[in-house]
Amino acid sequence: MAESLFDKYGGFDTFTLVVSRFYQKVLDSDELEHYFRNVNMDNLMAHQTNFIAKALGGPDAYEGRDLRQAHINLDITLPHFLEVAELLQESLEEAGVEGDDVESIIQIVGSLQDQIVMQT
Ligand code: HEM
Repeated sequence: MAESLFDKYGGFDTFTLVVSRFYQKVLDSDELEHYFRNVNMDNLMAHQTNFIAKALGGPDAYEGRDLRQAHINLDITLPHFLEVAELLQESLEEAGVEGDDVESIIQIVGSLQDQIVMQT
């Protein structure tokens, strides 16, 4: 069986770091920071790391909510969704993920748009 993208790049060690750097960028963004003001970031990072692990063919330990339920009250716009995807892309590149694999991961993320964006 082909190695998963999750294992190829070092599993939880790598993706825990990617997720932590990603949220640092999100919180540094004047456009995005307000969405996260009342959120427990430790829980969110744990859920996000497990979500990514599962999405990239690693272990399935995700215990968070269904993505639509988690985002339904946030009124997320398309430009904000695209900015989040861009920050994730940067975080993956900084962790040494190869261009083709970054593209595959961003495609997976793009396919989730309908569950996350509630207004255009
Ligand atoms: C790009 C694709 C995205 C993925 C894969 C994703 C994934 C997730 C996951 C797995 C959770 C945890 C759910 C839980 O704890 O039950 C979550 C929560 C959250 N997401 Fe996203 N998300 C994405 C985009 C966004 C965007 C664009 C925003 C805002 C601009 C956003 C804001 C939030 C917030 C504020 C929470 C916490 C909600 C709460 O605790 O009530 N997410 N997301």
